[in-house]
Amino acid sequence: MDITTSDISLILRLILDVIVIWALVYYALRIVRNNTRTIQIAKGILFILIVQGLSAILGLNALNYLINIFVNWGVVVIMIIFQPEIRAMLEKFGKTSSILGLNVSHDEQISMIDELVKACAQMSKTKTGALISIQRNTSMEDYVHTGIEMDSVVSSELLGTIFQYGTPMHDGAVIIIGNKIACAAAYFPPTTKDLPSKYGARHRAAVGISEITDSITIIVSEETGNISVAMNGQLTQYKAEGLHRLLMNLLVPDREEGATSSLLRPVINTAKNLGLTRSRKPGETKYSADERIQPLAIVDLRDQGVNSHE
Ligand SMILES: Nc1ncnc2c1ncn2[C@@H]1O[C@H](COP(=O)(O)OP(=O)(O)OP(=O)(O)O)[C@@H](O)[C@H]1O
Repeated sequence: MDITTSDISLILRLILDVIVIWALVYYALRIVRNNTRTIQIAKGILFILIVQGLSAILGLNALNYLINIFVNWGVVVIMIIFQPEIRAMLEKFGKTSSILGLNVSHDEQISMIDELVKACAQMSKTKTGALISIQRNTSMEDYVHTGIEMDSVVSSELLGTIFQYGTPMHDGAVIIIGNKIACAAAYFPPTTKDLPSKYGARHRAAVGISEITDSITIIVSEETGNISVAMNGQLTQYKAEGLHRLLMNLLVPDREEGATSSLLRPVINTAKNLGLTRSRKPGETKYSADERIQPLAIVDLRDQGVNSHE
């Protein structure tokens, strides 16, 4: 059987089609998974689709008619409900350099982590209250605008100065984007969760922002000097070394991964899950998400989502 150029072009277009759909579904699922609000909405949509299917199968015409109207308008409703997420995604696509992961080099990212952890360790010793959020995939531009905008490379001295008690910018949060402080004195919407009473407004704000974005938010308690991290609505305590390992794990990709465009990331991640990437040489170590952060002890109310790690 002869394979013509038009056959090859058809196959290539089919593969491209599948990759694009794959990437869209992957990013949609990531948005849903990272946000408790979107999980609820996704469950609601799934329920409506199931009811639509059942009403069609069982011949419940009136119900089917109503649900069809609802589903047809659903696209508009989803656009309105997910407006912040859609905007964040489009903003991200607009910033080509951030898609390619070229805006911050591997070394700059490590230096940012070193400086940040040094500042947190110092502020923990002096019991200086601090709230610092690191942007990841969800844009935090809206929150940057609530504070005093800056554009300064992260340094322990600068962070220490910002949070020094009594200075005009010490109230509120610092937002880090890439290796730069994007703003100080930002306001975060506090969580509505029932946190233990020993956690005040700073911790509430940290948990709040971690519920609506995929950011990593570090809190240094003014009262105890404890360092905690809020992620995905969970609060976990760390020592400085544990914080360093966590940030390295989450923010510094392997050199080979860092060089890969995030557009191909869904394909590569799926290939990895299917075991299609090269097998590791004997003796070669590779840390998975939490292997390097060994739990020290669970010290607080589990059902409130407060853990303690080294
Ligand atoms: N919504 C918010 N967004 C950003 N920062 C906030 C917010 N709410 C409070 N803060 C910061 O937290 C400070 C007050 O912290 P508070 O003592 O109430 O919290 P806490 O969780 O008990 O922390 P600590 O252990 O440091 O006392 C404020 O001065 C302000 O800097």
